Amino acid sequence: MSQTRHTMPVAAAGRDYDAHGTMIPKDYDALLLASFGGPEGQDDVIPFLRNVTRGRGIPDERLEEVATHYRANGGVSPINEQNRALKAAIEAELDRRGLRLPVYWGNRNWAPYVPDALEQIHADGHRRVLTVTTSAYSCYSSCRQYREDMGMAMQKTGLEGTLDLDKARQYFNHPGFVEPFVEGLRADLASLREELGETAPIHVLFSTHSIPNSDAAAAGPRQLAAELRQDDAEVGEREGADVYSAQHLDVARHILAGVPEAQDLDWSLVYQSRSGPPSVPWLEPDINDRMEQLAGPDATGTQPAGFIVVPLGFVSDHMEVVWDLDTEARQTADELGVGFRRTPTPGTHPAFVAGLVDIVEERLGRRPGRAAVGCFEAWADVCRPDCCAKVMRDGSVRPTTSAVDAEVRGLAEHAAGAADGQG
Ligand SMILES: CC1=C(CCC(=O)O)c2cc3nc(cc4[nH]c(cc5[nH]c(cc1n2)c(C)c5CCC(=O)O)c(CCC(=O)O)c4C)C(CCC(=O)O)=C3C
Ligand SMILES: [Fe+2]
Repeated sequence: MSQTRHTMPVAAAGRDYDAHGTMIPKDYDALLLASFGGPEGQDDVIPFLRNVTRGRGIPDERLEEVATHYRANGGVSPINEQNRALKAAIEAELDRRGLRLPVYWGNRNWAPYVPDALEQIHADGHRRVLTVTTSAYSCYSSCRQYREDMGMAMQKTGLEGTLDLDKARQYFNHPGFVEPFVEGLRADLASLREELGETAPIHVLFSTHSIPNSDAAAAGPRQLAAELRQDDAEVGEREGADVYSAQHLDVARHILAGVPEAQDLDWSLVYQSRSGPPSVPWLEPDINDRMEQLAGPDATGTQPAGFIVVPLGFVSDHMEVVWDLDTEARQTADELGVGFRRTPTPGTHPAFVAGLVDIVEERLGRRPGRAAVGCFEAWADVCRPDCCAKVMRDGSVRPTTSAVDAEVRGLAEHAAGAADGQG
């Protein structure tokens, strides 16, 4: 099922977006590919991890533990090379469509940094920038934190009022993002059946990044998501209590629906890569715990003979994928004596690259309709002012690029009393 809205947005007084958060088209003159960033050598590892965890009280033991994942790979995260490849693929697709839009690259946590990219964009004479991130879903880490870093970069560079900096919508339910997972599940199911036999029970684990329960709550209750739908009849049947897990459940079901051979398989949504003190609750079940529960010595019922991990929470095969899945989860499977496959992430899959460029064309006003699969509508271009807000230790809420400042300040005052040291 694909849903599109056919009306063109009309700006309300003084705003360039409508009541759905759909922005009026603009003649953007540059694209910014914004990503997480990662170390490129052993000397970068600890400074990078300090950037990532700044102000969040992640204990040093945890930093050392995470450092070993990077150290084992020569201190290099695969993510930068993947972003260089994605940037080149987007440039080629823009070129193929005759769009003359230069692409810049800036990261939140490692060079090239977002503020430097903005300065370069400005120095090159561009003024209207559309940002596409390497993050597909709605939560603090994957949406608002990008908007905050963009807002802070505008302040830091003094480009506020000079550069127009917008962000493309979250694209978890864009067909171009979902398609590579459908292909991957189909291929890995065939190959695992070949290994284990046609009748062997196989369990599909849809895996995404765990986040603190409080972040999931801040992403909005699923009812908020329901408001954004054309048809919310299915919502009540879904387990996801928050927008973040509801989005993942919907994508999981859509991926399964795309693979006829997978219709009878059992499946779960699982979470990986949790960090922070054990006292803070994060989304569960952890992928390894779930595998144990299903195929370990205490398992009841039909035990899976193999797992297929579909890393639907991630855009490329970066460290969270190659370490936490290909190393740790695979090891869990080995210990349990069951088969294991991990499907590819979108990476530079042509459908994904084309999908991102489709979203750019929507924003340029060159492409009517806003493609989306599953039962959510295409996500808003402009988040609500308090969307995924995180109140910092000092009670402030950081500025973002796509929120109304006055309303954000109002939220900060409202929430100051409730600050729980999170953030
Ligand atoms: C939702 C989400 C995504 C998916 C969306 C997206 O893709 O954006 C994601 C991606 C990534 N997370 C990454 C790396 C890290 N995430 C950390 C820590 C955290 N992630 C969180 C959430 C997410 N993270 C959270 C709530 C924390 C704790 C609080 C904090 O510190 O913010 C830490 C600190 C150490 C630790 O505690 O593990 C590191 C090193 C890399 C780079 C990998 C590479 O280098 O190849 C990538 C793509
Ligand atoms: Fe992370």
